[in-house]
Amino acid sequence: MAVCSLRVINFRTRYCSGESKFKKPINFSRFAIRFNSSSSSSSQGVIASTMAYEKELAAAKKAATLAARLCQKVQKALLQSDVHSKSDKSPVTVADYGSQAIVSFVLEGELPSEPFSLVAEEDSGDLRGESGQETLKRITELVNDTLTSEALDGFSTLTAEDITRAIDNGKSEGGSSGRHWVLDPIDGTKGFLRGDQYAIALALLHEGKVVLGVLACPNLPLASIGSNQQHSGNEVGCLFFATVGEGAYMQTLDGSSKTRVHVSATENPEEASFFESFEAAHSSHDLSKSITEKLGVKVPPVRIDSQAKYGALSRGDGTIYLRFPHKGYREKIWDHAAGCIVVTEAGGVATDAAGNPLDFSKGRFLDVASGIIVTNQKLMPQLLRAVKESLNEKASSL
Ligand SMILES: Nc1ncnc2c1ncn2[C@@H]1O[C@H](COP(=O)(O)O)[C@@H](OP(=O)(O)O)[C@H]1O
Ligand SMILES: [Mg+2]
Ligand SMILES: [Mg+2]
Ligand SMILES: [Mg+2]
Repeated sequence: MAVCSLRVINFRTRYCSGESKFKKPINFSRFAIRFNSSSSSSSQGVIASTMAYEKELAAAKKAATLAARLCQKVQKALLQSDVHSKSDKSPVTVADYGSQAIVSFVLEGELPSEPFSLVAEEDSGDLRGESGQETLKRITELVNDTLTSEALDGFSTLTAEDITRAIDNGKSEGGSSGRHWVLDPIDGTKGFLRGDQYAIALALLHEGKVVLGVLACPNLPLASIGSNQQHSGNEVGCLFFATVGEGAYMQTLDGSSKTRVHVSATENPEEASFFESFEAAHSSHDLSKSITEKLGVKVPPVRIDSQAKYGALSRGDGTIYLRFPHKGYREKIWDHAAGCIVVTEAGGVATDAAGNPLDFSKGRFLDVASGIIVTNQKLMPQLLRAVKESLNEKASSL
């Protein structure tokens, strides 16, 4: 049994001791409330140690929430000069880097007694050298402003070097042994740039399995966004989280009490609505049209960016999520790990297009057959049949 006790921890002691990678002492004078679990040994294995993830969950929620604050600040004042192009031509903003630095920094500081391994999307390569200096300066200011004003008042200002080091913590290869954090600092960067949906997606892998996930969705309405529902209220900002075997929950990003969420129980595809990427370049809209027509889905797709789709599905806004990247694209674990555990703990199933479970234990990539499909347990067999038929038709038309 875990014992919940209030413990006051001095950040200065915590962030400056042990294996901290920060050379500079960081003076946190603020106190944290932490849960102390008497069954916290990770050696007890994935199932027996459910309660052991309590402190990891608290740290993950804190990290994602602070990162979301930074992103909200940037999205409000988005300037063209804040957008950069990575070598693969995908947009990356100061917020992507700043969010990754904050999550890395907060996790490492909150969990000082654990070895820290982070598999994350961004790296500081483009920030080094003359051309990256202006951007790095802006990111450093943003991170410092966020940590000072939002939570960790009293800490020493981070240098640009602290920031690049925190970002580059994310170079881990992950894998099937030990613990690895998995981070997409902004999932749906294109949505973020448009002022639409995006998510800060953070998960924990333990022995190759996702055991914890947090999805911060700053622009997601608290009310349902499914195409079957009447939209009511315009409040936005959701935080989804799940721990293996413990269910999935949602609360507001500003910290309301949590509500347990469940996927839609719809068995009749005619009553189902479905989600897909806003960007046709990320997922074939033609293929999802063919599949949903076979199923008899009546309503048009809800197209939104990011793993907010998994969050919305986990609370029953829609029933199906389809993702069919174009040939040659390799999925990354940070694009699905957090969303996958949230939807699974809410009673859903996520598989590849052939019905295989998603395997997050193979490193940074997530190799899947043709695509990723998500729905409730009752609809999955029907959905798999429709997917198979549509894929066969597509193959024979080529
Ligand atoms: N050609 C492509 N096919 C499929 N996915 C792609 C893609 N190019 C980029 N992506 C991924 O799609 C993610 C966004 O998914 P969605 O379409 O659901 O919003 C991107 O995450 P980032 O925005 O974190 O880079 C990126 O990893
Ligand atoms: Mg990206
Ligand atoms: Mg992503
Ligand atoms: Mg991203």
